[in-house]
Amino acid sequence: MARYELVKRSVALITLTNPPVNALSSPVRHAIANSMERALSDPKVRAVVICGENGRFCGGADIREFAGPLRGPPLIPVLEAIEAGDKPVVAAIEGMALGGGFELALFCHYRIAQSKARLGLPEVTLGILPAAGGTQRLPRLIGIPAALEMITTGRHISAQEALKLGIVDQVTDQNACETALEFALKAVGKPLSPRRVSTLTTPCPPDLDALLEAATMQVKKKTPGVMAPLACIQAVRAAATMPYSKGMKQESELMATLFNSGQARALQYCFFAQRTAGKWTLPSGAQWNNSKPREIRSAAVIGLGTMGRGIVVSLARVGISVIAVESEKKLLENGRQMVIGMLERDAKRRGVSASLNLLKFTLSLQDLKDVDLVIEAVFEDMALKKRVFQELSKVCRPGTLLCTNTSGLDVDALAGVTDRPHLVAGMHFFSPAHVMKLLEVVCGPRSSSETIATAMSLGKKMGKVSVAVGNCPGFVGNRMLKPYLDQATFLLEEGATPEQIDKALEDFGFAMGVFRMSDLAGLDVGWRVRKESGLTGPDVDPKNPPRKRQGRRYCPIPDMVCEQGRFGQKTGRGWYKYDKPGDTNAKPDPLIQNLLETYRSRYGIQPRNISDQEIIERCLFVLANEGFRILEDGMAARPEDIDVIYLFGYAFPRHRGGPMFYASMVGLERVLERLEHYHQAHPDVPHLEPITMAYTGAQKALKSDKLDEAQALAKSCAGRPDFLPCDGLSICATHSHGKCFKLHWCCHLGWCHCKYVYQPMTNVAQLPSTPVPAAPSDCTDTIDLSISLTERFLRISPCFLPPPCPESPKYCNIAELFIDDYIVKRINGKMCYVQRPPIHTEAPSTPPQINPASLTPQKQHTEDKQTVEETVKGPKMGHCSSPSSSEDSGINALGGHYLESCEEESEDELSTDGHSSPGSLWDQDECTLLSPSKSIVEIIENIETTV
Ligand SMILES: CCCCCCC[C@H](O)CC(=O)SCCNC(=O)CCNC(=O)[C@H](O)C(C)(C)COP(=O)([O-])OP(=O)([O-])OC[C@H]1O[C@@H](n2cnc3c(N)ncnc32)[C@H](O)[C@@H]1OP(=O)([O-])[O-]
Repeated sequence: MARYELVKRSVALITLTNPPVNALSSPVRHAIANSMERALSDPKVRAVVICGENGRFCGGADIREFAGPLRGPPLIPVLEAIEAGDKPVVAAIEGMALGGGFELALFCHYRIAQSKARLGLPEVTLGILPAAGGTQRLPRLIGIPAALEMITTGRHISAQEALKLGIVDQVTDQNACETALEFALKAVGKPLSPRRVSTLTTPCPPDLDALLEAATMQVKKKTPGVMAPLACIQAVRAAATMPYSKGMKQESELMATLFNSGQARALQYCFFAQRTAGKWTLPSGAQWNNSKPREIRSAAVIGLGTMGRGIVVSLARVGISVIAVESEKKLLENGRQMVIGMLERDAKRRGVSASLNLLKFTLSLQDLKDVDLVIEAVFEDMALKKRVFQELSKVCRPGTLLCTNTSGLDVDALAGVTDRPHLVAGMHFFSPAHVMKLLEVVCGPRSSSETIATAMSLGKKMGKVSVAVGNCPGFVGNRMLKPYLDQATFLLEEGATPEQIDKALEDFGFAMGVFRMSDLAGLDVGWRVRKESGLTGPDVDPKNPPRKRQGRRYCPIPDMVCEQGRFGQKTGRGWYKYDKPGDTNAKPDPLIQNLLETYRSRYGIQPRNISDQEIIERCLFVLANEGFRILEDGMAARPEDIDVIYLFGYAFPRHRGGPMFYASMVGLERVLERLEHYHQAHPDVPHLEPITMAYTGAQKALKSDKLDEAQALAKSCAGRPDFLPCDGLSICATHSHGKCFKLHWCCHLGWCHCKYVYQPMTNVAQLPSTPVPAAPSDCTDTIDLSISLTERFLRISPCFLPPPCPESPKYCNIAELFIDDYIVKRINGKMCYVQRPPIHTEAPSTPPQINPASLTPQKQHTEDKQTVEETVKGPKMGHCSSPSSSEDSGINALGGHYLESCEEESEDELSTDGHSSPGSLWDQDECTLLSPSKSIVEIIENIETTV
């Protein structure tokens, strides 16, 4: 995992060897530690160079390791040994130094970068922060503003920018390793102290508070509801205001909070899902690694509308020559000018020259006879598309691939009119095609594996995230969109307003709610499609009952809006009103309110109050439900593919992971139960009928099934005498911010259901402690805590306070927030472990077993030096006898106490059998008892604005 060589007789060369990106996995950390020890102890070695094999320095911590228990040496002590050594260590950066890889370089005394290298701290995109000192070292090296920008955005910078900022000492066009070896020899004998970043003082701007406040506002606006960038700002503040060691502690605590959050899980899932999507597979068994793509040098695009123009630009800017075809001279000229303008602007932005020489514009399909691939992007009309494909079949040479950009028509029907159905596939771009990253590659039943491989590889070349999907109406993305949009309009009928629905979705994390988004996209397109399919307009059968089509519920409100000429932003009126056509500032429109009221009274609909929870559940569960149908129909290979489509094509909030991941986090059982509930209330909406796969098959299909595992275990534990119901107190990131509480079985397994998401919880043993109040003299091991536990959790960001002295009481009752039979145990010097004693017992007669060693001062000392990984994973608790403590289960299972928001429904969601635990206190809804006090709420609000 790392090679050690002595070169030039006096330089130790340590090469990381962990393909493909030399991630800092456990064996790599081991190897670095051993190699450094060897280098530092060998008198022949005068300097050290660290580089990465295959021209890649290091891609950071091994993200796959985050899912399991920590193995191998923690990273920070390994890196600290590099900085502390008395021989100069030079990082030779080729390819990339990202995340932990960049942090490794920051622990070296010098950094040399190859001119093509990229550097950055992308942790924030994974829902965490640079926790191997990155938040403390980078500000010391380059100052707060630049560090803040890099850390909160995760942006990769070039070697040249790194040099300008003072991150690297030299940039070379030659081999970085060779240059670093020379550099290292010259560094021998020079003082190392000034090169140790930890000893530097952070240059602190006078307006620090204003700067951080502005950064906070900016990230809140850009990524509302996302925790990691806010935590990054807090960590950077620590770099400016605290000594290095305290700042490192702060970084570690913030990491501990983020690390176990649902957001981090979701974002890390997105990282891998995106890569999994490229590994396509067809029902025939053909797949990405056994099918060879053709090389595409030339292409043609038919139709220069918005989509066609974007596709031309996407092809030309990656060096593919393109023939663009239109049917009329005026349209062709118009399209030509627009494409050239787009390419020129794009080239300017990227600092390259526009590849205009690759373009040809024509009115004749005859010019396409020699191209490698054609993408048809004409009007969404099957008859027209068929004519184009028939013509292409005659004109193009036999091997030319024929692709369609249809957004939902039958690709096989088009293949059927050609002489080469095996060479026909869908390439469904999203608008604007040169900007949007998603490409659905539609595999018809007759598409060959070579055709799919070629379309997928072309997508990748164009910088798209390509997902292979089956051939069904709407494919995957648009097929799922219909039930989602339907639910939104049904909710309007029932009493909601566009503003309310949009707000609920935006609070969930969507950048725009469904109605604002529709106004942006234009309402007329959907109206035309509905008219063409006979759902509205003169072709509707007059015998049709109102608000029904083909026996199903139909909401005509969108048609009524369009009938008034309200097509969205472009007409200055849609679901909202705008100051003028083209304006983007949506304002609620009383006319829409009137329209809704008139509509409801015409149909005798009694409007009701609709909760945000119902909006989220109906809109999003129905989305996932359709996703499961798609999986069952074989139109998508994996839930990850569906999620990637929604993340990149429909702006599903990334920190929620995508509709399928989100459903798995909520709990498929819960999703099923809610869908059943809504379907019973609306039996004429077939999309609400839960697909049984959502309950059974999905567990097979979803990789992220820990929750189901947790639920299953929780259920099996209920009532078992050997299961300690509350074997520890865990708390999730949301609840660490307060709200109010309800108990659930899932908490025993380290999962919390809150804000509609199951999140792994941080064991309180990993949370900061407050000092233990002095023990009353008449009580040896039990005291009342005067401070509420929740309040302590809310203070999650300050540093750990020093552990209490060993004489402090081991147990205490918490007076304020919790009902009186909770016990706080002291573990490793922290008052943090809660156990519920038997009913009517004030304190456990037999104290739970605590590893005595954990209470010794020595142990506390070691704890003091706890590394971030230890903090994150938490101490091992030998006493946890519940099945949940098994690491084999892969569950974050240090036991737990479940806390849930009062706003949510009170029934026990996890106990479908109706009894969560026999004689248990756990099935009570204790919201009233446990509602936070006003002062706590104030703290919550305070924290929510600062963390
Ligand atoms: C426990 C507490 C820890 C505390 C210490 C914290 C330390 C630190 O602050 C945290 C981190 O570093 S967080 C990390 C911060 N670092 C980042 O966020 C960087 C993440 N990585 C990237 O951005 C891109 O992969 C690169 C730009 C590195 C290469 O792009 P490219 O050339 O287009 O290649 P590609 O197609 O993208 O990947 C190829 C294969 O490599 C795989 N893989 C990649 N990185 C991995 C990793 N770190 N790990 C594992 N695997 C990783 C990838 O899945 C794929 O696998 P597959 O099985 O073949 O599918």
